[in-house]
Amino acid sequence: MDVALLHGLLLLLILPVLLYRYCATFHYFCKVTFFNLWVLAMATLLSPFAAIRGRCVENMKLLCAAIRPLKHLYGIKIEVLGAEHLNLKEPYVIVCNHQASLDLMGMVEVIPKRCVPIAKKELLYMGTVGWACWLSGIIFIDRQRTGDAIDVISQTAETIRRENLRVWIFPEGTRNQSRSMLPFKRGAFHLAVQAQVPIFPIVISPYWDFFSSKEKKFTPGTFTIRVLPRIETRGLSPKDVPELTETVRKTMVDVFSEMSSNPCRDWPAELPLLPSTGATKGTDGVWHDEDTTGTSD
Ligand SMILES: CCCCCCCCCCCCCCCCC(=O)SCCNC(=O)CCNC(=O)[C@H](O)C(C)(C)COP(=O)(O)OP(=O)(O)OC[C@H]1O[C@@H](n2cnc3c(N)ncnc32)[C@H](O)[C@@H]1OP(=O)(O)O
Ligand SMILES: CCCCCCCC/C=C\CCCCCCCC(=O)OC[C@@H](O)COP(=O)(O)O
Repeated sequence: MDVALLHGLLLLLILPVLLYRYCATFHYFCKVTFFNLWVLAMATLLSPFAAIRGRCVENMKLLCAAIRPLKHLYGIKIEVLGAEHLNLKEPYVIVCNHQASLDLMGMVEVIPKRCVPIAKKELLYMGTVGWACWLSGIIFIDRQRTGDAIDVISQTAETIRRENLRVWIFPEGTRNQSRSMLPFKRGAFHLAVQAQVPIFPIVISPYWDFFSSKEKKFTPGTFTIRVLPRIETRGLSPKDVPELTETVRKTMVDVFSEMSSNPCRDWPAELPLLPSTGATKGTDGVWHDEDTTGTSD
């Protein structure tokens, strides 16, 4: 009887280890659960320290420091190209493709100082995670209430100029692991045009090799983050937003496709795909170079 009990106990201990080792689905759920527990634990541990400062963008440093170790724990290598483009003192808007929650790991590698993400308001209700996000100055929008979301974005246009902030937006508006990008929401582009600040597109290469929530795959791997040259919005008005949105999306989709088909990451240093740095749209509807020196970068 005792031996049977011991065998049962042993099996109970060994079973999760064996499942983790040999069952990809179990392995996937363990890793995703660990990710969420890590975020929750960090938010719980660090929020009191962030609370001392109160709600402020400086707390983003704490948030980033809390997320950074995750890549080591998961054996994920992240390569960043073009980060120097973000060395601009003025405010700007970053737009980035959104594949999964793992994007957080990439975001914290490149996010500049004084930059806050725009997030869905549901995050606010995730206990200490919501508290940590609020304390870090993250801007929340209600995606179901377009009018309210537009109001928040309009206020943000004033805030980023007044407080010299940068904003990080996932213009697809939701996570997407398809072979391309979803149509872009226009909020990020209205924001940049309203504030008359540049846009920096950031493309994260596909995770297909090592992560897929559909296939329940989560192994060690490598991904690349490419920061593209800035796109000027000076002189643009709200009527230019649809075209600006499409131009930026097409550029990002092209870079994403190139990254997908070139896994050895053998890309040229500069990509001539964008309306070039400092480009503005002329009355003829064509993008023209305004300042080709790019010295302010
Ligand atoms: C301290 C330690 C901490 C440790 C813990 C760590 C915690 C870690 C957590 C980190 C959190 C990271 C955060 C990441 C979160 C990521 C997300 O949540 S992604 C989801 C949220 N993001 C978005 O939704 C993207 C922004 N959304 C939009 O831009 C949308 O446009 C919209 C404003 C929500 C409206 O949506 P919708 O109606 O579906 O879309 P459109 O077609 O774009 O717009 C309709 C219409 O409205 C016009 N319009 C849009 N915006 C504006 C505007 N600002 N001003 C004026 N008009 C606007 C648009 O042009 C359309 O009109 P048109 O006539 O058709 O052109
Ligand atoms: C009192 C309640 C307590 C609840 C505790 C919940 C704990 C949850 C713990 C960790 C959550 C980690 C969240 C990381 C968020 C990463 C950002 C992200 O990827 O958001 C998704 C959003 O862009 C788009 O959402 P959808 O794809 O539209 O969906």
